[in-house]
Amino acid sequence: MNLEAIAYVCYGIASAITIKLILDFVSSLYQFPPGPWGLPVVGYIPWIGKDPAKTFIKISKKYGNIFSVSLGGKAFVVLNDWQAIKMSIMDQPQTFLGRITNVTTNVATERKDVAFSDGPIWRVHRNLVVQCMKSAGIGKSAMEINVKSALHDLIEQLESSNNIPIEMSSLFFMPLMKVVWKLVANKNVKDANKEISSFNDDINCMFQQMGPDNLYDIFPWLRFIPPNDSRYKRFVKSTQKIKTYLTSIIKSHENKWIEGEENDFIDFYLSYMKREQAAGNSKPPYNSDYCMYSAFDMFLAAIETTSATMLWTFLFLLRNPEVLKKARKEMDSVVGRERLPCLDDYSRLPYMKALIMEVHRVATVGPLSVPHVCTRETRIGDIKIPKNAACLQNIYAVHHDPNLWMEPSKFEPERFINEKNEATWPPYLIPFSVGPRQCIGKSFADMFLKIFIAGLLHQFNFNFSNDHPEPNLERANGLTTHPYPYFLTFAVRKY
Ligand code: HEM
Repeated sequence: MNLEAIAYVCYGIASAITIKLILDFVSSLYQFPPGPWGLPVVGYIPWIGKDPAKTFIKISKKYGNIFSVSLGGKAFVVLNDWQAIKMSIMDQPQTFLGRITNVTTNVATERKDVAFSDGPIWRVHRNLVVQCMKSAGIGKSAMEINVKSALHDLIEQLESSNNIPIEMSSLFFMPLMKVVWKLVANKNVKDANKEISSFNDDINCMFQQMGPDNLYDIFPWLRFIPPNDSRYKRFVKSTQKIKTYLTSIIKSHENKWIEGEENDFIDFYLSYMKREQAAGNSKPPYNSDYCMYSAFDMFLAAIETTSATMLWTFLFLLRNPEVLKKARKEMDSVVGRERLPCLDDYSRLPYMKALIMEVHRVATVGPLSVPHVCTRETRIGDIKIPKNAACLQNIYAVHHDPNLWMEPSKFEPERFINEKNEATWPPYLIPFSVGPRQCIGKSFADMFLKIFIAGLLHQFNFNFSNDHPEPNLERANGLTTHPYPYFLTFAVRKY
């Protein structure tokens, strides 16, 4: 083919894509709830800003709390307040169960995990994974022992830091990895391949890539554009690295597996799998690929979210010294100075409990949750939602809604304490989302946060480093939201 012919073909393809995008855009205007106009092809992307959840709050002032917004050629319905979320995801639990298919979720998990699959496979798979997590010890005293052991290691590390400023963003990676790895593969991180410590960068890379405004999902052809170290290519490399490692671990578990001697998540998964296979069912999710992707979910979902919550906690405490003082006073009077706090203490630590709830509320590390797809045409109140519409829950908006919270921008754990001095969790505090697809790692995160926050407050005074700029509370967004990197110094508490 000569150059002219190639140019015509390219021109034809580009025109066809543009026309399709314009038609999708126009048809979405009629089927979806009203929302702001965007441009053809790119939609509202030029105005989405660095913090889409906050932009959506502004849009809701004009269009109400259920509106749509086009990101690239795809329209999303935004559920911007508690009523909208309740009337959809909670009150119509069978309707909003789908997940979107896009480039990054396909590359990451091929939709063979729990978080990004849907339909009957998701249902069976989610039950299986929850069962395996419970059997492997999630929420049980064995896990508390593992969390405490990871805390001890971190305390030792900080004790020897001699007031040298510590860059916080990777501080909780290893402790979390130790707990996850023990649960998933019954391995101590020290014994594991060094490769594991490099997973931090890979997990970060994946999360930054997976926000709703990710350009590779909006314009999939971008992934074919050089350079070789484009964000997309780094994303593929990172996912591949973790998957290859997990596949080898599962293989070695399979080789050693003995019925009745299950020690970890992978063992329990293999046992279920082998039982089903023996009964003639080798369909998904009963094969080792699905086992690998469930383990992959735990790496992906547990570490970044829980670490971000820890990072916000320290930032909020330093910005609100009166809260830190109250929390310490309560802890010292209940626990004393002779031993570390434990999970049981929390029945007498209402302020500490409320403090963690307030971190979940103000930080909201999963501000737009994971998109849900509506599996049939429906209504939320009198607003029509078309079949296959992707819906974003604006959890950040719920957590900062002045109709639900007095002075929402204030960091004030007292708002959760009732007249009997008990910490109470209101139904519209939803950091883990709600409904049948809500987070399956809540009790893991809860245990880790309680033990680590209490333990570190109990053992250390900490402060911003004089040698580095003081951080502000600006939010860095991907699929999760975390603070920008900051440095702290730690000194052992003497009193
Ligand atoms: C502070 C920590 C965490 C937060 C704030 C959080 C938040 C969330 C949110 C908002 C969702 C989306 C739910 C939805 O689609 O409606 C989710 C899903 C999920 N989370 Fe978490 N999460 C945390 C920790 C964890 C941990 C520790 C694990 C695993 C051990 C985990 C595993 C998952 C999985 C597998 C899903 C997908 C559930 C499904 O699609 O059925 N998460 N999480």
